[in-house]
Amino acid sequence: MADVINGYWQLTKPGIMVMLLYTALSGMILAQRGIPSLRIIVVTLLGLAMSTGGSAALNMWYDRDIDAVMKRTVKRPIPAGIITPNQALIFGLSLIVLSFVMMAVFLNLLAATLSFAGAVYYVVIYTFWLKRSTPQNIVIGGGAGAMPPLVGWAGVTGHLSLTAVLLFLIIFLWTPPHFWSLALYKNEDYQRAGIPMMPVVKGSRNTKWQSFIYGIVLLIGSLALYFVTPLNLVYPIAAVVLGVGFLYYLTRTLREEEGSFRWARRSFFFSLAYLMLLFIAIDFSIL
Ligand code: HEM
Ligand SMILES: CC(C)=CCC/C(C)=C/CC/C(C)=C/COP(=O)(O)OP(=O)(O)O
Repeated sequence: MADVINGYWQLTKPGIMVMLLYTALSGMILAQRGIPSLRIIVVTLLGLAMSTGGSAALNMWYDRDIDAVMKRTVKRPIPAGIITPNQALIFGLSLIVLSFVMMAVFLNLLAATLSFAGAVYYVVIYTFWLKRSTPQNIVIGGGAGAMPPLVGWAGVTGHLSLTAVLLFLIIFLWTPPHFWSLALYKNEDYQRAGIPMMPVVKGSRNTKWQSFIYGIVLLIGSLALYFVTPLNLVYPIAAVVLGVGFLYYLTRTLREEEGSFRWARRSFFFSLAYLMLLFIAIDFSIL
Protein backbone atom coordinates (compact mmCIF):
# COMPACT_ATOMS: atom_id res chain seq x y z
CA MET A 1 0.00 0.00 0.00
CA ALA A 2 2.76 2.47 0.95
CA ASP A 3 4.45 1.50 -2.34
CA VAL A 4 1.38 2.42 -4.32
CA ILE A 5 0.91 5.76 -2.56
CA ASN A 6 4.56 6.56 -3.14
CA GLY A 7 4.13 5.43 -6.76
CA TYR A 8 1.35 7.97 -7.35
CA TRP A 9 3.45 10.65 -5.68
CA GLN A 10 6.40 9.82 -7.98
CA LEU A 11 4.10 10.06 -11.01
CA THR A 12 3.83 13.80 -10.30
CA LYS A 13 7.65 14.32 -10.65
CA PRO A 14 7.67 16.03 -7.23
CA GLY A 15 11.17 17.58 -7.43
CA ILE A 16 10.38 19.48 -10.62
CA MET A 17 6.87 20.29 -9.38
CA VAL A 18 8.25 22.09 -6.31
CA MET A 19 10.47 24.27 -8.49
CA LEU A 20 7.58 25.02 -10.88
CA LEU A 21 5.42 26.06 -7.90
CA TYR A 22 8.22 28.18 -6.54
CA THR A 23 8.49 30.17 -9.81
CA ALA A 24 4.71 30.64 -9.74
CA LEU A 25 4.79 31.92 -6.15
CA SER A 26 7.57 34.29 -7.05
CA GLY A 27 5.48 35.65 -9.95
CA MET A 28 2.56 36.10 -7.53
CA ILE A 29 4.67 38.07 -5.05
CA LEU A 30 5.93 40.31 -7.85
CA ALA A 31 2.39 40.83 -9.23
CA GLN A 32 1.08 41.73 -5.78
CA ARG A 33 4.27 43.61 -4.80
CA GLY A 34 3.90 41.89 -1.46
CA ILE A 35 2.38 38.69 -0.12
CA PRO A 36 -0.98 37.87 -1.79
CA SER A 37 -3.91 36.68 0.33
CA LEU A 38 -3.59 33.17 1.72
CA ARG A 39 -6.70 32.10 -0.23
CA ILE A 40 -5.18 33.13 -3.58
CA ILE A 41 -1.86 31.50 -2.72
CA VAL A 42 -3.47 28.21 -1.71
CA VAL A 43 -5.86 27.94 -4.66
CA THR A 44 -3.21 28.91 -7.23
CA LEU A 45 -0.51 26.62 -5.90
CA LEU A 46 -2.86 23.70 -5.31
CA GLY A 47 -4.34 24.12 -8.79
CA LEU A 48 -0.89 24.27 -10.36
CA ALA A 49 0.34 21.30 -8.34
CA MET A 50 -2.56 19.30 -9.77
CA SER A 51 -2.06 20.43 -13.38
CA THR A 52 1.74 20.02 -13.37
CA GLY A 53 1.52 16.75 -11.40
CA GLY A 54 -1.26 15.46 -13.65
CA SER A 55 0.63 16.32 -16.81
CA ALA A 56 3.79 14.64 -15.43
CA ALA A 57 1.69 11.49 -14.87
CA LEU A 58 0.41 11.63 -18.46
CA ASN A 59 4.00 12.13 -19.66
CA MET A 60 5.00 8.94 -17.78
CA TRP A 61 1.96 7.12 -19.16
CA TYR A 62 2.89 7.97 -22.76
CA ASP A 63 6.66 7.53 -22.31
CA ARG A 64 6.45 4.17 -20.49
CA ASP A 65 8.16 2.40 -23.42
CA ILE A 66 11.23 4.68 -23.41
CA ASP A 67 11.31 5.05 -19.62
CA ALA A 68 11.74 1.27 -19.44
CA VAL A 69 14.92 1.34 -21.53
CA MET A 70 16.65 4.35 -19.96
CA LYS A 71 18.73 3.73 -16.81
CA ARG A 72 17.67 7.07 -15.29
CA THR A 73 13.96 6.27 -15.58
CA VAL A 74 13.66 2.49 -15.37
CA LYS A 75 12.64 2.61 -11.69
CA ARG A 76 9.66 4.91 -12.36
CA PRO A 77 6.33 3.57 -11.08
CA ILE A 78 5.04 2.23 -14.43
CA PRO A 79 8.19 0.39 -15.65
CA ALA A 80 8.72 -0.81 -12.04
CA GLY A 81 5.24 -2.41 -12.14
CA ILE A 82 3.89 -0.44 -9.16
CA ILE A 83 1.25 1.51 -11.11
CA THR A 84 -0.49 0.23 -14.25
CA PRO A 85 -0.58 2.44 -17.37
CA ASN A 86 -4.36 2.82 -17.08
CA GLN A 87 -4.14 3.91 -13.45
CA ALA A 88 -1.58 6.58 -14.43
CA LEU A 89 -3.79 7.72 -17.32
CA ILE A 90 -6.87 8.10 -15.13
CA PHE A 91 -4.88 9.75 -12.33
CA GLY A 92 -3.30 12.29 -14.71
CA LEU A 93 -6.53 13.18 -16.53
CA SER A 94 -8.48 13.52 -13.26
CA LEU A 95 -5.91 15.86 -11.73
CA ILE A 96 -5.88 18.13 -14.78
CA VAL A 97 -9.69 18.34 -15.04
CA LEU A 98 -10.07 18.87 -11.28
CA SER A 99 -7.42 21.56 -11.36
CA PHE A 100 -9.21 23.44 -14.14
CA VAL A 101 -12.59 23.31 -12.42
CA MET A 102 -11.16 24.34 -9.06
CA MET A 103 -9.23 27.28 -10.47
CA ALA A 104 -12.12 28.43 -12.67
CA VAL A 105 -14.55 28.37 -9.72
CA PHE A 106 -12.33 29.67 -6.91
CA LEU A 107 -9.79 31.86 -8.76
CA ASN A 108 -10.44 33.13 -12.28
CA LEU A 109 -10.89 31.80 -15.79
CA LEU A 110 -7.61 33.22 -17.15
CA ALA A 111 -5.47 31.48 -14.52
CA ALA A 112 -7.45 28.24 -14.99
CA THR A 113 -7.07 28.40 -18.77
CA LEU A 114 -3.33 29.16 -18.67
CA SER A 115 -2.73 26.29 -16.28
CA PHE A 116 -4.76 23.94 -18.49
CA ALA A 117 -2.94 25.20 -21.60
CA GLY A 118 0.40 24.49 -19.87
CA ALA A 119 -0.67 20.90 -19.28
CA VAL A 120 -1.81 20.45 -22.91
CA TYR A 121 1.42 22.06 -24.13
CA TYR A 122 3.60 19.69 -22.07
CA VAL A 123 1.59 16.53 -22.76
CA VAL A 124 0.40 16.95 -26.35
CA ILE A 125 2.90 19.31 -27.99
CA TYR A 126 6.06 18.27 -26.12
CA THR A 127 5.50 14.65 -25.06
CA PHE A 128 3.32 13.25 -27.85
CA TRP A 129 4.78 15.22 -30.71
CA LEU A 130 8.12 17.07 -30.38
CA LYS A 131 10.08 14.88 -27.95
CA ARG A 132 10.40 12.00 -30.39
CA SER A 133 10.61 14.03 -33.59
CA THR A 134 13.07 16.94 -33.38
CA PRO A 135 16.23 18.03 -31.51
CA GLN A 136 14.46 21.37 -30.95
CA ASN A 137 12.02 19.43 -28.71
CA ILE A 138 13.09 20.99 -25.43
CA VAL A 139 13.60 24.47 -26.89
CA ILE A 140 9.97 24.65 -27.98
CA GLY A 141 8.74 22.40 -25.15
CA GLY A 142 10.48 24.66 -22.62
CA GLY A 143 7.53 27.00 -23.06
CA ALA A 144 5.38 24.63 -20.99
CA GLY A 145 7.73 24.69 -18.01
CA ALA A 146 7.87 28.49 -18.27
CA MET A 147 4.12 28.94 -17.80
CA PRO A 148 3.71 28.75 -14.00
CA PRO A 149 4.69 32.44 -13.38
CA LEU A 150 2.02 33.44 -15.93
CA VAL A 151 -0.53 31.39 -14.01
CA GLY A 152 0.62 32.98 -10.75
CA TRP A 153 0.41 36.47 -12.22
CA ALA A 154 -3.06 35.85 -13.64
CA GLY A 155 -4.15 34.31 -10.31
CA VAL A 156 -3.32 37.53 -8.50
CA THR A 157 -4.29 40.19 -11.06
CA GLY A 158 -6.77 38.49 -13.41
CA HIS A 159 -4.71 39.62 -16.43
CA LEU A 160 -1.18 39.40 -17.88
CA SER A 161 1.55 42.01 -18.36
CA LEU A 162 4.95 42.53 -19.98
CA THR A 163 6.62 41.75 -16.63
CA ALA A 164 4.87 38.37 -16.50
CA VAL A 165 5.97 37.65 -20.07
CA LEU A 166 9.59 38.40 -19.09
CA LEU A 167 9.41 35.87 -16.24
CA PHE A 168 8.19 33.37 -18.84
CA LEU A 169 11.07 34.34 -21.14
CA ILE A 170 13.69 33.86 -18.40
CA ILE A 171 12.60 30.26 -17.76
CA PHE A 172 12.22 29.63 -21.49
CA LEU A 173 15.83 30.74 -22.16
CA TRP A 174 17.11 28.86 -19.10
CA THR A 175 15.65 25.51 -20.19
CA PRO A 176 18.09 24.60 -23.01
CA PRO A 177 21.29 24.99 -20.93
CA HIS A 178 19.48 23.30 -17.98
CA PHE A 179 18.43 20.27 -19.94
CA TRP A 180 21.30 19.91 -22.41
CA SER A 181 23.83 19.87 -19.54
CA LEU A 182 22.03 16.77 -18.28
CA ALA A 183 21.50 15.32 -21.77
CA LEU A 184 25.27 15.46 -22.39
CA TYR A 185 25.99 12.96 -19.63
CA LYS A 186 22.81 10.92 -20.22
CA ASN A 187 23.51 10.70 -23.95
CA GLU A 188 23.74 6.90 -23.99
CA ASP A 189 20.29 6.63 -22.42
CA TYR A 190 18.70 8.85 -25.06
CA GLN A 191 20.57 7.11 -27.86
CA ARG A 192 19.35 3.71 -26.69
CA ALA A 193 15.78 4.99 -26.44
CA GLY A 194 16.00 6.58 -29.91
CA ILE A 195 15.12 10.10 -28.69
CA PRO A 196 16.60 12.82 -30.93
CA MET A 197 17.99 15.00 -28.12
CA MET A 198 20.50 17.62 -29.31
CA PRO A 199 23.69 15.76 -28.22
CA VAL A 200 22.43 12.61 -30.01
CA VAL A 201 21.71 14.44 -33.26
CA LYS A 202 24.34 17.21 -33.39
CA GLY A 203 27.02 15.86 -31.06
CA SER A 204 28.31 17.22 -27.79
CA ARG A 205 30.43 20.08 -29.13
CA ASN A 206 27.57 21.68 -31.04
CA THR A 207 25.23 21.24 -28.06
CA LYS A 208 27.70 22.89 -25.68
CA TRP A 209 28.02 25.91 -27.99
CA GLN A 210 24.28 26.26 -28.26
CA SER A 211 23.94 26.07 -24.45
CA PHE A 212 26.56 28.79 -24.09
CA ILE A 213 24.69 31.06 -26.51
CA TYR A 214 21.43 30.52 -24.62
CA GLY A 215 23.37 31.38 -21.46
CA ILE A 216 24.35 34.77 -22.93
CA VAL A 217 20.82 35.54 -24.13
CA LEU A 218 19.52 34.46 -20.71
CA LEU A 219 21.80 36.97 -18.98
CA ILE A 220 20.46 39.73 -21.23
CA GLY A 221 16.84 38.59 -20.79
CA SER A 222 17.19 38.45 -17.01
CA LEU A 223 18.52 42.03 -16.96
CA ALA A 224 15.62 43.23 -19.11
CA LEU A 225 13.31 42.54 -16.17
CA TYR A 226 15.02 45.35 -14.26
CA PHE A 227 13.94 47.83 -16.94
CA VAL A 228 10.26 46.90 -17.10
CA THR A 229 9.35 46.78 -13.42
CA PRO A 230 10.67 48.67 -10.37
CA LEU A 231 13.19 46.50 -8.49
CA ASN A 232 15.96 47.53 -6.14
CA LEU A 233 19.66 46.97 -6.88
CA VAL A 234 19.68 43.49 -5.33
CA TYR A 235 18.13 42.15 -8.52
CA PRO A 236 20.51 43.35 -11.25
CA ILE A 237 23.50 42.47 -9.04
CA ALA A 238 22.15 38.95 -8.49
CA ALA A 239 21.26 38.58 -12.17
CA VAL A 240 24.80 39.53 -13.26
CA VAL A 241 26.54 37.38 -10.62
CA LEU A 242 24.35 34.35 -11.33
CA GLY A 243 24.42 34.87 -15.10
CA VAL A 244 28.21 35.19 -15.21
CA GLY A 245 28.45 32.18 -12.87
CA PHE A 246 26.29 30.11 -15.22
CA LEU A 247 28.43 31.22 -18.20
CA TYR A 248 31.53 30.16 -16.28
CA TYR A 249 30.12 26.65 -15.81
CA LEU A 250 29.01 26.47 -19.45
CA THR A 251 32.46 27.62 -20.62
CA ARG A 252 34.20 25.00 -18.49
CA THR A 253 31.82 22.43 -19.98
CA LEU A 254 32.72 23.66 -23.45
CA ARG A 255 36.43 23.32 -22.66
CA GLU A 256 36.38 19.86 -21.07
CA GLU A 257 37.57 17.02 -23.28
CA GLU A 258 35.17 14.77 -25.17
CA GLY A 259 34.00 11.93 -22.92
CA SER A 260 34.45 13.80 -19.63
CA PHE A 261 31.25 15.07 -18.06
CA ARG A 262 32.39 16.58 -14.79
CA TRP A 263 31.52 20.15 -15.78
CA ALA A 264 28.35 19.16 -17.64
CA ARG A 265 27.15 17.59 -14.39
CA ARG A 266 28.16 20.67 -12.43
CA SER A 267 26.41 22.92 -14.96
CA PHE A 268 23.19 20.94 -14.52
CA PHE A 269 23.26 21.36 -10.74
CA PHE A 270 24.24 25.00 -11.08
CA SER A 271 21.24 25.53 -13.37
CA LEU A 272 18.93 24.48 -10.52
CA ALA A 273 20.64 26.81 -8.05
CA TYR A 274 20.61 29.59 -10.65
CA LEU A 275 16.85 29.55 -11.17
CA MET A 276 16.07 29.25 -7.48
CA LEU A 277 18.38 32.10 -6.47
CA LEU A 278 17.31 34.38 -9.33
CA PHE A 279 13.66 34.09 -8.32
CA ILE A 280 14.56 34.60 -4.65
CA ALA A 281 16.42 37.76 -5.74
CA ILE A 282 13.31 39.03 -7.56
CA ASP A 283 11.27 38.75 -4.38
CA PHE A 284 13.99 40.27 -2.21
CA SER A 285 14.10 43.22 -4.59
CA ILE A 286 10.55 44.27 -3.80
CA LEU A 287 9.88 43.08 -0.26
C1 HEM B 1 11.43 20.96 -21.57
C2 HEM B 1 11.81 21.38 -20.38
C3 HEM B 1 12.62 20.57 -19.39
C4 HEM B 1 13.23 19.38 -19.54
C5 HEM B 1 13.28 18.48 -20.77
C6 HEM B 1 13.80 19.02 -18.24
C7 HEM B 1 14.45 17.85 -17.96
C8 HEM B 1 14.84 17.44 -16.73
C9 HEM B 1 15.26 16.11 -16.42
C10 HEM B 1 15.33 14.98 -17.43
C11 HEM B 1 15.53 16.08 -15.10
C12 HEM B 1 15.89 14.84 -14.31
C13 HEM B 1 17.22 14.72 -13.79
C14 HEM B 1 17.44 13.36 -13.16
O1 HEM B 1 16.52 12.52 -13.14
O2 HEM B 1 18.56 13.16 -12.70
C15 HEM B 1 15.31 17.39 -14.58
C16 HEM B 1 15.49 17.74 -13.26
C17 HEM B 1 15.01 18.89 -12.73
N1 HEM B 1 14.39 19.91 -13.40
FE1 HEM B 1 14.14 20.05 -15.39
N2 HEM B 1 13.55 20.02 -17.35
C18 HEM B 1 12.82 20.97 -18.00
C19 HEM B 1 12.34 22.11 -17.47
C20 HEM B 1 12.36 22.41 -16.13
C21 HEM B 1 11.72 23.56 -15.54
C22 HEM B 1 10.90 24.60 -16.30
C23 HEM B 1 11.98 23.50 -14.20
C24 HEM B 1 11.54 24.42 -13.11
C25 HEM B 1 11.17 25.64 -13.27
C26 HEM B 1 12.79 22.32 -13.96
C27 HEM B 1 13.25 21.96 -12.72
C28 HEM B 1 13.97 20.82 -12.49
C29 HEM B 1 14.37 20.40 -11.15
C30 HEM B 1 14.09 21.15 -9.85
C31 HEM B 1 15.04 19.19 -11.32
C32 HEM B 1 15.71 18.36 -10.19
C33 HEM B 1 14.75 17.59 -9.39
C34 HEM B 1 14.45 16.24 -9.93
O3 HEM B 1 15.26 15.66 -10.68
O4 HEM B 1 13.40 15.71 -9.54
N3 HEM B 1 13.02 21.71 -15.17
N4 HEM B 1 14.89 18.21 -15.59
C1 LIG C 1 1.41 25.12 -16.21
C2 LIG C 1 1.71 23.69 -16.44
C3 LIG C 1 0.69 22.69 -16.07
C4 LIG C 1 2.88 23.34 -16.96
C5 LIG C 1 3.36 21.95 -17.15
C6 LIG C 1 4.80 22.08 -16.90
C7 LIG C 1 5.56 20.83 -16.75
C8 LIG C 1 5.02 19.66 -16.04
C9 LIG C 1 6.82 20.93 -17.20
C10 LIG C 1 7.76 19.87 -17.03
C11 LIG C 1 8.99 20.12 -17.82
C12 LIG C 1 9.85 18.91 -17.67
C13 LIG C 1 10.27 18.55 -16.34
C14 LIG C 1 10.18 18.17 -18.65
C15 LIG C 1 10.91 16.90 -18.43
O1 LIG C 1 11.16 16.39 -19.68
P1 LIG C 1 10.85 14.89 -19.99
O2 LIG C 1 9.41 14.66 -19.74
O3 LIG C 1 11.34 14.61 -21.36
O4 LIG C 1 11.77 14.21 -18.90
P2 LIG C 1 11.92 12.71 -18.49
O5 LIG C 1 12.89 12.11 -19.46
O6 LIG C 1 12.49 12.81 -17.10
O7 LIG C 1 10.56 12.09 -18.54
